[in-house]
Amino acid sequence: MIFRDGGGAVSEGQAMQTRLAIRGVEVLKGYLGPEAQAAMVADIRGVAAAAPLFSPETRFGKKMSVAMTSAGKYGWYTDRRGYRYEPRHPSGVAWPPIPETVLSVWRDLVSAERMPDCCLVNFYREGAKMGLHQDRDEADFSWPVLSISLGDTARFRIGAVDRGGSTESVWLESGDVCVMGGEARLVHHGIDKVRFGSSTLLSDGGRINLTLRVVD
Ligand SMILES: O=C(O)CCC(=O)C(=O)O
Ligand SMILES: [Fe+2]
Repeated sequence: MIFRDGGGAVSEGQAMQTRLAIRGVEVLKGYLGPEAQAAMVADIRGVAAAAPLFSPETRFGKKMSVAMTSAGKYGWYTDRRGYRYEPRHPSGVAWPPIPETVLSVWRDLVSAERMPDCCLVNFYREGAKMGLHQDRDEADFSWPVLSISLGDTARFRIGAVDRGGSTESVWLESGDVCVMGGEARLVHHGIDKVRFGSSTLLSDGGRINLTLRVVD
């Protein structure tokens, strides 16, 4: 594990890092430095070229404001039939493999033996957001969910495992990584808003979130 608490000396090429815990969700601020972020974006552009972004409908028939695609054995998908994992992109092609730059974050923070089955790619254009929800379409909640933020800053809201009640929020910036595991594996969470144009990582603005999960 290469994460280090903030304030200490960091070697060349590594970003300054701070660690927060909010409702059991670990937030590793500045985990990825600018070069690592740029390399990951290039890899994600490759994923989106092979498996184009689409905006699915929720099970209630409402089109999501976030555009998405996936890499890995499965892709996350939703339509009126409900939330689920699919072995193929809606066009029929297999999902491309999860890029090595992304897997290496999982290896360093979660496991070197068991790789994630899905890397969901969420793309937030201007005005896109994601309502409070739980990640619960997976078979084994003992594996954490790891999420990587790239591009524009977003307000991440975190509630409790049960519905309702108070929430807290944290601003996620480009290069931040969140780990939702243990007691926090099933907390409600969502993206309230994105400060469009706050980062220069993506030339046309927007935010990419990568969510890595073990599915089977
Ligand atoms: O965009 C984010 O940071 C959160 C994404 C998320 O919660 C999800 O895809 O399940
Ligand atoms: Fe989620």
